Amino acid sequence: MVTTFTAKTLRKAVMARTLTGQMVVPRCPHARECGGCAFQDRSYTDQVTAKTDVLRELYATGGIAVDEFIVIPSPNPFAYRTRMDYVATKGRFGLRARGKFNYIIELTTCHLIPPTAFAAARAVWQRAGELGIADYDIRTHTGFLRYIVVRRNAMDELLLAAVTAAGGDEETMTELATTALAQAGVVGFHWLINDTLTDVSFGEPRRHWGAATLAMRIGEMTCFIGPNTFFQNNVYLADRLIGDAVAAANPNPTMRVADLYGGVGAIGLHLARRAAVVDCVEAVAESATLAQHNAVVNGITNFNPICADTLAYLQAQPSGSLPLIVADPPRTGLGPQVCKELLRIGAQRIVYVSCNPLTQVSDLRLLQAAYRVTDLRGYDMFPHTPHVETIAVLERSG
Ligand SMILES: C[S@@+](CC[C@H](N)C(=O)[O-])C[C@H]1O[C@@H](n2cnc3c(N)ncnc32)[C@H](O)[C@@H]1O
Repeated sequence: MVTTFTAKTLRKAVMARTLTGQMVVPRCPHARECGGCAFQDRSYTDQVTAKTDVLRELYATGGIAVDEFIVIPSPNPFAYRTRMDYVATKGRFGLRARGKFNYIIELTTCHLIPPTAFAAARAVWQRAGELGIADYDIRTHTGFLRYIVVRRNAMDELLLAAVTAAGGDEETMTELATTALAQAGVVGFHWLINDTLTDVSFGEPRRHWGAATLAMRIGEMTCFIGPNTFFQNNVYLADRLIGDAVAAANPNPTMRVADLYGGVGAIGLHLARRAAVVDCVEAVAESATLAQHNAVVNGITNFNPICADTLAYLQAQPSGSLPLIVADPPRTGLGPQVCKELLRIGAQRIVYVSCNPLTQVSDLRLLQAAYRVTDLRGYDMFPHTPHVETIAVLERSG
């Protein structure tokens, strides 16, 4: 059976099912128009039930049979994000309007991060205005300040970044940094350049003031992240997700393990505590460098950060050389070529962490040629949105 869902219909199905849930008064005054939250006006329990029902159907119609599928709720559905990206455009600071990509809702508050974190980001944007730093116009591609990015840890320490077009004056940016560093909890401030027409909130580091990185405590480890590096985006559920992935992988001290799409090592460092050696494969140099740093900081010596494309890494591995593989790809999933290499290598167990159930279903269908899915569950890393994180555990059959 082939799943009938597309990205659009899956999103619509989650929305439609959630909207049958019990209505509640949204906490945020912007909730009805802001694209940051899709259904703050429905009870959180009903949001999780809706996601569980739709994902259960997605996997079943995709031919992925599991006895049970549950979604673990976020312990707190508010102020959960470890990263927020606020747009600065045409005198407004906020997030995209629901369904209107080019219109930014001016936010006076945001309940996805703690009030102090939002206040710090907004204060930086306001100060930029006072300093004569022009906002960027996302329609005409003119202006300078594009985004204020907030990275935040469980202790509410903050690493802020201003993403700008090219140019700019170092002295003025230093004044902006002074304001940023004066905000509660701010440990560092980055200036990142994105001079492309692509509207992304990442950029080439130009300079930073204060700390360059933010310490994220995860499980038994401390992982330092930078302004552009990935980190699991729910401060309350990240420990559980990583802990469950490592427990499902269950390495032993004789095993060589691959942690594919490894980021700054959040999963791989935990695996290394229990395995013989872990290859942490990460394409982005900033993340791979921090993974190396994190290994040193945590006293882990059997951990190899490899800055490479996952496919190229796998193509270089002999068949049978990796008994255990953990993979945590971006939304695009593994894809047919990586799945083909995984089938060739033939690990006994694969633990597949996904932020896109749709691509995960396609990949699992390919991997089922030699694997059976023994466990599958969801994690509501993004309350009030249609997104769900999942972990699938695959055992080689035969
Ligand atoms: C969803 S994140 C997972 C990171 C990490 N496992 C964690 O839990 O923090 C995906 C990571 O894969 C990296 N990545 C994306 N495409 C890649 C590729 N083709 N090969 C290797 N790494 C890739 C991204 O830079 C990102 O750090």
